[in-house]
Amino acid sequence: MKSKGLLVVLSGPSGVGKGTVRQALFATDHDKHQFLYSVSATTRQPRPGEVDGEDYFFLKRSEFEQMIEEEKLLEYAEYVGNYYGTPLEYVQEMTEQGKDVFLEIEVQGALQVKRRMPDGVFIFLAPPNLRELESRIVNRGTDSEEVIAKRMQQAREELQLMTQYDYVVENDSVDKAVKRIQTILDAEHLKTDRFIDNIVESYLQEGEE
Ligand SMILES: Nc1ncnc2c1ncn2[C@@H]1O[C@H](COP(=O)(O)OP(=O)(O)OP(=O)(O)O)[C@@H](O)[C@H]1O
Ligand SMILES: Nc1nc2c(ncn2[C@@H]2O[C@H](COP(=O)(O)O)[C@@H](O)[C@H]2O)c(=O)[nH]1
Repeated sequence: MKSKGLLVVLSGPSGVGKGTVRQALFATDHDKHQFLYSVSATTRQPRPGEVDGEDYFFLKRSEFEQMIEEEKLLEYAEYVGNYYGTPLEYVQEMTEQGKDVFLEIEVQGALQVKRRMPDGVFIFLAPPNLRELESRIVNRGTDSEEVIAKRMQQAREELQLMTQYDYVVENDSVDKAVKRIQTILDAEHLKTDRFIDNIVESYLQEGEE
């Protein structure tokens, strides 16, 4: 049984649509599953329109390395030449308060979290095929040809690790992927202490009536 808030980790190769699916999920689902999004730290340069503290905490390499040194990260990984990591304090505090937290991270980091917090729900978002994955990254228009090639190389390795996740969800369409994730989250919520305590309480009350 789980006593804290639920930790949901959505992972998968760059460009598969994690951010798009997460935003659609949060937009359609906020009354039901009230997830808090954990903002990651990174040493990557901001893309046009990205806001510090909302999309990422944009840090210098030395600042990121200080966070590693001070053990302030739940997980971190070096991905295509930059650091990415999840600030530990936010996840710890929120889940301890019984709140559900949502991480959107790459595969090396997700597997570190799985080792540290095995009660989390680990979902791998998979592309329909590699050609479609590449065309999504290219059409997004945020990365150079060289970076796209590195991300695709990384994707080939990441796809081999999908069996280590609790669930694999294909992102063939955003609506379908959101519905699949909602079904998973509905089922996972039924396993939480919070739900079980409420249901047991209501059975006990019925017995007294
Ligand atoms: N089901 C889908 N069908 C077609 N295009 C999609 C689908 N899902 C996402 N996309 C598009 O693919 C591109 C990449 O999506 P997104 O940025 O959400 O991926 P990501 O996995 O969050 O990437 P990264 O890990 O690099 O941040 C975007 O242009 C998005 O609009
Ligand atoms: N291990 C972690 N990976 C993270 C984190 N935040 C984001 N990411 C992933 O990095 C890649 C590249 O992201 P991009 O914004 O440069 O396209 C992508 O797969 C992200 O999901 C994190 O905290 N830890």
